Amino acid sequence: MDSGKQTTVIDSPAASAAEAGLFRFLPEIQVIEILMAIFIFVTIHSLRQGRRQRLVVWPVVGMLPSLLLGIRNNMYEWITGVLDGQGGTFVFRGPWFTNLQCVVTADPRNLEHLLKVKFPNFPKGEYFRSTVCDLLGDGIFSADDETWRRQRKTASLEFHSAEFRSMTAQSLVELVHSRLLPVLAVAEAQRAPIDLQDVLLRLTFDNVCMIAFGTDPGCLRPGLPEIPFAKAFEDATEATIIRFITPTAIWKALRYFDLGSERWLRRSIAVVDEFAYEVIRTRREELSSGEQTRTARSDLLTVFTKLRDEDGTPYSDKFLRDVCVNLILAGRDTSSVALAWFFWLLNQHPEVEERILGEIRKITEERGGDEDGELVFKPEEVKRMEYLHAALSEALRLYPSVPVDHKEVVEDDVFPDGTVLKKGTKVIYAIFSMGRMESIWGKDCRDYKPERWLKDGRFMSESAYKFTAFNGGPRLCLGKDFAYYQMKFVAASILHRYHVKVMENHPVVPKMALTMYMKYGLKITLCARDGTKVVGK
Ligand code: HEM
Repeated sequence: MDSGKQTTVIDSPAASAAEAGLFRFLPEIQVIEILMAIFIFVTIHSLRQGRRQRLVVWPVVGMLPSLLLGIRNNMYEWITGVLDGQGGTFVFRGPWFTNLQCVVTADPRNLEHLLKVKFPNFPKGEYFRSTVCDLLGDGIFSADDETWRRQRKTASLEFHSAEFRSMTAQSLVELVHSRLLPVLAVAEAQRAPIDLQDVLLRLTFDNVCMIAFGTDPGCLRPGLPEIPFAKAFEDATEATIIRFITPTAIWKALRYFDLGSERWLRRSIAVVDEFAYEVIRTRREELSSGEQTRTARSDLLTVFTKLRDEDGTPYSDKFLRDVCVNLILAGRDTSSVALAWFFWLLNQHPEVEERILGEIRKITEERGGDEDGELVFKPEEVKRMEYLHAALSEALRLYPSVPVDHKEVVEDDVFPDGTVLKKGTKVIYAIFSMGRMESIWGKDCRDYKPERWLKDGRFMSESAYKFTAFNGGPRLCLGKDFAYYQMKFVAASILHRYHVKVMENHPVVPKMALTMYMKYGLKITLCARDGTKVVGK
């Protein structure tokens, strides 16, 4: 069904009746009654047909009313329902004269075409870049073509280097054992409920800042202080998202006059920039004074500061700022929200928790136990946690940290499922919906079953075009391996010491944002496991 067809239904009977001169012979009141009857008929017909296909296209406003209704309930479920009814792909028609028209797909064949086979034909695009430019500049997240390729190559070399792995593993041990576990120990001792999502967000923010800038902002310090840089970063991200749901001319006018969300954005970015440029300045000084040989840093800022561009000149402060800000955005909340959904699922599946504990117990027993409760998991032990790996992947399948993603079409194209794509079309790929499609995962697609990832007890990965939580093709998430390591280390360190109980009647629903936060956080209480002495108690 499309808006064109419905408009014709509304227009044509009235128009032809008028042409036949029928209205000239009817009293005005009857004309109004006839028009009302036609309107009611068309509305009921649209709603009936729409309910069947989960798609109603209204004249002028297109599918906007259904979308707004969907947003009020759960937009991701609404999209999933529509995709189910439409065989995996549909064209979203927004109101006339807006830029809200796009193709939405959850078909793995289309995903492979989009992310790998025809990769150059589906960049992030100018619309995305111009919307996020103030916060992200030319960083890896928003860039395309050569600017993206250059950053990807350097960052990729760094992410796979031994120094980087050891730096990230070390900083994680420090954060978990001297910050996270003491915070949890206090909450347990006081029997006080805490928002686990907030605590995890603080942990990954500190962690990714150490990776990007080589500095620790201290969000997870005792008392959980509000850190201006972290707060400004969060505000800047939220204010940027508002641009996506505001007509371009309006947000540009707000920016010009420095009003509303644009004023908020400008002020937040100023705080982010102040922090970033100060770190860059001190790092340049440190490097030029030769101090780096003593500190041997391997954070991304240090790596890029030492590099030269193709003309042999050092990168500008602005470019270094963009590199770091983009990395922070990429790694700041993706693993923490995934962990929050994982702990919530565990709460409903004690049998899964039991199996994870069995796996951890086996590792601790091989070490000869954990007498003092201070056990720190070693990288090779984390690697051996295959069931935990499966349980986290299963949580990401059902609650992917990035629920929808998008691309723009450069040249006319056709998807493998036959959908025609015109140049300039926006394509949304519905990662959340893909995890809930019977056609992809079978009849039990909505069940939480880590076993579906295991073969003979070993974790088996899935095609990136079927399990798209980490994207796929040349823009596959650069932090995927690190994210798994981080999530497994944190989950095992908590589960080894505590049973995490979600508070009764605590509402758990996704927030409509670029990342799949829990709207009201995750309120939990902790119960120390028998036989483990708890750090900081
Ligand atoms: C559970 C955790 C994570 C998930 C589910 C995840 C998912 C994703 C997704 C879907 C993208 C593609 C985004 C897009 O192009 O629009 C992406 C890109 C990226 N991710 Fe992750 N991510 C996670 C953790 C991390 C971490 C911890 C880091 C870094 C420390 C990281 C670094 C990156 C980078 C640099 C990119 C950009 C890659 C490119 O465009 O070439 N990610 N990630």
